[in-house]
Amino acid sequence: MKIIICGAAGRMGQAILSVAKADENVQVVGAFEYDGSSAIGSGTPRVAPISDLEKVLPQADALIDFTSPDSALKNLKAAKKYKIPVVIGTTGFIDEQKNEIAEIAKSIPVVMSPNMSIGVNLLFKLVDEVAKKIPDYDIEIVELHHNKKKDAPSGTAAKLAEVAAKGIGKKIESVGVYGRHGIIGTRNQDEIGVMSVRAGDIVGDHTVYFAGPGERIELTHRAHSRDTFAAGAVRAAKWLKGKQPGLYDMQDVLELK
Ligand SMILES: NC(=O)C1=CN([C@@H]2O[C@H](COP(=O)(O)OP(=O)(O)OC[C@H]3O[C@@H](n4cnc5c(N)ncnc54)[C@H](O)[C@@H]3O)[C@@H](O)[C@H]2O)C=CC1
Ligand SMILES: O=C(O)C1=N[C@H](C(=O)O)C[C@H](O)C1
Repeated sequence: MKIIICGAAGRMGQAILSVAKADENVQVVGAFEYDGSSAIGSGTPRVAPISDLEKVLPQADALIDFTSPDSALKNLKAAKKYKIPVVIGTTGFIDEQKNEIAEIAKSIPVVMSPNMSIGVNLLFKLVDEVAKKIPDYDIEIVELHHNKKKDAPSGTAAKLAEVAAKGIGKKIESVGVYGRHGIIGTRNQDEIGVMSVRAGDIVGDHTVYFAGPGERIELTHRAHSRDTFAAGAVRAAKWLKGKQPGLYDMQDVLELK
């Protein structure tokens, strides 16, 4: 399996490179960074400028992207030109960009997930189940990440909120509350609070609270290492081989649906 990594010098890019190195069935044929990055020319394989992406795309079986929303979309468009399957781990897309990705996925197979870990993908299922069983309990989500993270809430927290809202028969657009401050009045029955903490080098924690009279359930996932996301991304790239065009997620890859 020949893969390309976009965002190769980043935290996730480095984790994927080390997972790929340890896997004899995976060969990294391209490691890319933005043009002008100080990482260009360093590392094994040598990091190349993203303007060279199209030179390598024809040799690849899959492209894995952990960059930024704008860059991920550009890289996806280049992959479409050469009909190369794509794994998108990048988070923070706005709705318009998500629609563009869905449109491109009609031509090539794409796995997109805000979280590539097995545990969080099980958590999505658990939250759906609990929300459906106790829809009148207050639902709150707290996510903790490192102080270098750019987007908030995390893509995972946004997805957890979407799943919980759907579980209680609501749309997250109508019930989501992102942070609270001041004399805001009492909590509305249906609102789903989403709170973001940014501190130190926390890899990624997510807790979903279901609170009712005299009790609460807390469902927590804690990532100990980025290797869990990296292994998931490489697994998704392998899974894409031979797949029909379409927009898939990690629940498809892990057969959790
Ligand atoms: N789906 C998942 O399981 C996970 C998703 N993420 C997401 O992945 C993304 C990246 O996270 P990190 O690695 O922590 O960030 P990072 O900032 O350490 O790495 C991103 C890298 O992409 C590079 N980059 C930016 N534009 C580029 C372009 N046009 N071409 C090539 N490289 C480019 C940057 O220079 C940087 O090295 C974020 O959106 C984050 O939320 C992070 C961890 C797990
Ligand atoms: O930026 C990160 O680090 C992470 N981002 C993902 C997200 O936004 O959900 C997943 C993970 O929690 C780490």
